[in-house]
This record gives sequence, C-alpha cells and structure tokens, in this order.
Amino acid sequence: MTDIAVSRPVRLRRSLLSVPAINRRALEKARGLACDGVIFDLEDSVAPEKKQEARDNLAGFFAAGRLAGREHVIRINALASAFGRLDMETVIALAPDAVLIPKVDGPEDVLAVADLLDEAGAAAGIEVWAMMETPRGVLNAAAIAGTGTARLGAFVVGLNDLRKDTGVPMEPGRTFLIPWLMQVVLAARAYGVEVIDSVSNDFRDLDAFAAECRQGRGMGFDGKMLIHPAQIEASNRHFSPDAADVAEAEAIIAAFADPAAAGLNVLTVNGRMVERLHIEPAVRLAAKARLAAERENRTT
Ligand SMILES: CC(C)(COP(=O)(O)OP(=O)(O)OC[C@H]1O[C@@H](n2cnc3c(N)ncnc32)[C@H](O)[C@@H]1OP(=O)(O)O)[C@@H](O)C(=O)NCCC(=O)NCCSC(=O)C[C@H](O)C(=O)O
Ligand SMILES: [Mg+2]
Repeated sequence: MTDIAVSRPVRLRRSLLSVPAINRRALEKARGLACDGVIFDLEDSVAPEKKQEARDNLAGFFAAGRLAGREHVIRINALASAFGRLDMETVIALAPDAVLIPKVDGPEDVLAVADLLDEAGAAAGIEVWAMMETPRGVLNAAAIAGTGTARLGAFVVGLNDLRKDTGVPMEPGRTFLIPWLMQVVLAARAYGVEVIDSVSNDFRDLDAFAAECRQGRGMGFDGKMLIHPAQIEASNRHFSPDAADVAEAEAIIAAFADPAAAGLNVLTVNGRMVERLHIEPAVRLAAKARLAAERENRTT
C-alpha cells in the first residue's frame, strides 16, 4: 500500500461489451456477465425504424436496476443525424456513466455533446467518449483529445468504419493499421484520456482474439470493445496486470518508500535501474490489480 497520489482516477476498462439496445434478450443477458462495462448501442446495430423501440428498451432496462460495479455507456447516433437529439434526451434521462459519440471527426463533435450535458445540468461525472473511426478523426486525434472539456473520458477505436473509409482490409496482425492505432493511443495519453481498442468481429476464433488482445495491450490500450460474451474472459485476462508486473510494481513502490531512498531519484530494483518517474505507473498498476482482484471475487 502507498499514499502516493495518482494524477487521474484508476479504473478498470478491460472489457466493454456492446449490446444492441434493440435486443432485449441480450440486454438481460448482460446483467450476468463479467465485463467491466456495457456499451448500450443505439447506433449501427439498430435499424433506423427501430431507434425509438431501442431507446424504450434502455429506459426499461435502467428502470429495472443498474449493473452493480460496472460502467454504463450509451452509444448515441451522431447529433447531426435524425436520431442524435432524441438519443441525448434518453442519455440525460438515464444518466449513464458515459455517452459514446460515433464517428467523431473533430473537437466540435465532442464539445457539442458536452454542451448538451452541461445545459441539461447533467452530473459532472457523466463522461463523453469518442469513437475514433473516421480518417478525419484519426488525423485530428490530438485536437480531439485536447478539446478541453473535463468530460472527455475515453477514446474507443472503431476499425470497421475506419477500414470501410480507407479500404485497408481485415488482416491478422493489423499491420497497416498500426500507425493509426498508435496515433490514437499517443493522442489519448498526451491528454490523460483512456483508450480502448476496437472490436474483433470474428467472435468464434478465440485464439485470434487472444492474439489481438495481447497486441492491443502491447500498444498501450486500456481494454477492448467487445461484441460477444465469449470475448470477455480473454479481454479481462489480457488487460489485467500479470503477477510479475504486480510484483515489480510493488518492489518499486517499496524501494522508494524506504527511508534509505530519501533524496535519491535513482535506485536499483531487481537488478534494473528505476527512477522516481516509475512510481506513479507502479502505483496505478498495483491499484488496477487490486480492482481486478476485487472484481473477480464479486458475484455478478
Ligand atoms: C454478433 C451477434 C449478432 C451474434 O449473436 P448470436 O448469433 O445470438 O450469438 P450466439 O448465439 O453465440 O449468442 C450466445 C448467447 O449470447 C448472447 N449474446 C450474444 N451477443 C451478445 C451481446 N453482445 N451482449 C449480450 N448477450 C449477447 C445471445 O443472446 C445468446 O444468449 P442465449 O440466447 O441466452 O444463449 C451478437 O453477438 C451481437 O449482436 N453482438 C453485438 C453487436 C453490436 O453491438 N454491434 C455494434 C458494436 S460493433 C462496433 O461498434 C463497430 C465499430 O463502430 C466499428 O466501426 O468498428
Ligand atoms: Mg463504427
């Protein structure tokens, strides 16, 4: 344990399951799933003529009780579409943890939703998340991350749309997409925004999914957006700190907490150089590991 402050809250966002709000069976199923959050989708998984039914389903779902210990995110349609404003009325009425904006092209898309929340007097804690899935969005990633609204909480990459708009094909390893993925991660990190990797469509191939989770973790993503319950376990596992990382983090924290380290900025821990700059990441990692352990012990 340590009393070292971290600059932003530590949250578990390893597994964010998208549930089409039109699918009442899937909504009910979500109540018993071990994902860290649910993205209630009003956008691409809901046909235009079913949008109101989907909003009504969400109202019924929230009225029946929220999911203990998990984040509730509502993905709206673009504000400029015929559905976005009505979706925002649902968001304001239901007060989820976050509203996810699709196909964000620039800071103005984020600010418009943040302004609607502010004007409605929505709780300051309701975050705005941005889907990074258009060529303009990726090009403008830094400007979007630096929009300046305290509501901006996370980027979620959407490779289906990005592939559609760029013509880059689906391919194991995501070779030609890596520069764009890393640009989104870098922009998010520059402004303290969390960053979630894209869905994997092939939900029956869990080996390929595990490989993509490992890759996403290596790129610096906090977690993954999911489309099927079968993906939850691997996502939770691969985006949780592993035992060796936790041991290393605890050793760094302990080494700097030792009175003998007072006034020292550089130490040797387990044969490697560590500096004071390593303390905050170590504290965050240890805190994440504690949250993950708590969640594992929770009954869903
Ligand atoms: C992809 C699916 C349509 C497959 O559904 P289905 O054929 O029903 O799968 P299964 O028979 O294997 O389902 C087994 C049980 O699990 C439940 N289930 C399935 N998916 C979900 C879910 N997402 N949430 C909760 N529960 C789920 C089924 O109901 C079955 O339950 P039971 O009958 O009791 O056994 C389906 O998985 C699906 O619709 N997935 C989500 C699609 C979605 O949300 N799309 C939008 C997000 S994708 C995106 O954002 C892309 C991004 O924008 C980009 O550009 O990349
Ligand atoms: Mg999309």
